[in-house]
This record gives sequence, C-alpha cells and structure tokens, in this order.
Amino acid sequence: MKKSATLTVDGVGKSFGGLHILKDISLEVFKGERIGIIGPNGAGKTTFFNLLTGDLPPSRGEIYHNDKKITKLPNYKRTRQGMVRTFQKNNLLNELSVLDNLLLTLQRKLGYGYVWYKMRNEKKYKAIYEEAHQLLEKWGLKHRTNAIVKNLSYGEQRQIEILLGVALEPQILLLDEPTAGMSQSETDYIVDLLYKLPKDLTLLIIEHDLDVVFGIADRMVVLYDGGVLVEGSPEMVRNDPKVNQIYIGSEEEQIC
Ligand SMILES: Nc1ncnc2c1ncn2[C@@H]1O[C@H](COP(=O)(O)OP(=O)(O)OP(=O)(O)O)[C@@H](O)[C@H]1O
Repeated sequence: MKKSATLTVDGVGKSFGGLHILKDISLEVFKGERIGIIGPNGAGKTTFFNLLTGDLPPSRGEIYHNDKKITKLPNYKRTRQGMVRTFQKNNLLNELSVLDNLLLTLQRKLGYGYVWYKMRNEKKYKAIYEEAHQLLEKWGLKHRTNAIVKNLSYGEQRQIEILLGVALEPQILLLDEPTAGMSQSETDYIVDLLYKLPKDLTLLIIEHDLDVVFGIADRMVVLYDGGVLVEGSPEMVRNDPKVNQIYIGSEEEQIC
C-alpha cells in the first residue's frame, strides 16, 4: 500500500451467495484524480461503489482512505470523512423545495443534524441560507430555488442531487451514472459542472456515455468479469482491443 493514495482498494471481492460479482479488485486513487469506471451492464460497477461507500460489506479484501482502514466503517462515518456519493436514482426529498433540500444538506455539513424546524428561522441561520443561495447562483440553478423537487424534470432532479453532493465539499465524490436518462442540454450542464469542480477533489465516475467519461477522466478503469480488464489513460483504453471487443464485439473497431 502506497502512503500517498487517498483511496486504496486491496484485493476486494463481493459475492452474493455463490455468485462472484467482483473477484479481486485492486486500485489506488490519488488526490485530485478523475477516475472513469466503465464496463458492460452487470459488470459490478455499482456494486464496487457500494463497497467503497460502505453501503455493502466486501466479501474479501480491504479498503483504505488516507491510509486508514475503512473496510468495516459504516457508510455515515465515511461520509463524515469526506466520501460522498450520488445514486443512479435520485435520493432527494421530493415534496420539498430545492432550497429546502439544499438547506438540509448544508445543515448536515455544518453538523447541525436534521433539526428541520430550526432552519425555518432564516434570520438565525443566515449563514446557511446565504451559502445555499450562493450555491444555487454559482451553479446556475437560482431560477429553481423554490421549485418543489417532484415537479422538476428527471434531469433537473439529477442536477440538484449532484449539486447537493458538491455542497458537502467532499474529498472524494462518487457519481453513479450522472448523465443517465438526461437530455443533451442536461448532460452538457453536468459535464460543465464536473469541469468546474475544485481540482483537489477526487472524482470516481461510473458513466455509460463514453464521450462524457473519456472527456472527464484522467484514468479509466474497465470492469469486466469480476475484475479490472484494463486500466490506463482514456487514450489507451479507447484503443485497447480487449475493451473494444467487450463493447462492440470486434477487435477491428474502436470505441468512439
Ligand atoms: N444485492 C444483490 N444481490 C444479488 N445480486 C446482486 C445484488 N446487487 C447486485 N447484484 C448483481 O450483481 C451484478 C452486478 O450488478 P451492478 O449493479 O453492480 O452492475 P453494474 O455494472 O453497475 O450494471 P449497470 O451498468 O447495468 O448499472 C448484477 O448481476 C446484479 O444482478
């Protein structure tokens, strides 16, 4: 294990009964890296995220964050340590406004816990309100401040969810298919947001849109058959015959 990795995955596997979904994954991720994770449907990408975030325990292997073993650390403690994830489906409070969702997230970041009624006092909690409004302005969502989440389009809901992840100022942000089901303009919004993230933020992104992920990632990890098939620069992965084989079934053609 190298000391300088912010996230180290050492021989991790996951089995569901006799089904060995992930067999032996090892990976080192360094601060500020943008890691793109791709692989065919069912390759185990989301399962891998679940292991990293503590949503599922690994069947074997160890996971380290900043050299500290976190393999058995519960999910909420990993979040407190700065590991934040978004899901394929939105995880928002749909009956509340965008502002209220953001206030609750900021409340959590500042350690207030979920004491919702207190947040109604805008004067007392001025700093949180100001931060929320600044974030909505910064990320171009001011016009949605008072919109009720359930009335937004699916793409907008995903945008808000990613904004909430960013609002927590994580060290490591894990995005599970952030552009899935989005229109082109909604995808462009997410791509723009990802490019504007702080450079020292470490990003792991599962993404089926190869144009998006090849554009963002410094390094790609291709999961296949329970293991890492190929790992390397987007250029290398794009031209790798094995990768082309699993994506389009031909060694002659390239991914994009
Ligand atoms: N809790 C579970 N119990 C049993 N099998 C599971 C469980 N979670 C995932 N699997 C199986 O593990 C395999 C990998 O699923 P996973 O969602 O991790 O793949 P993925 O690469 O993210 O797929 P996709 O690209 O379609 O989202 C699938 O066959 C899935 O059915």
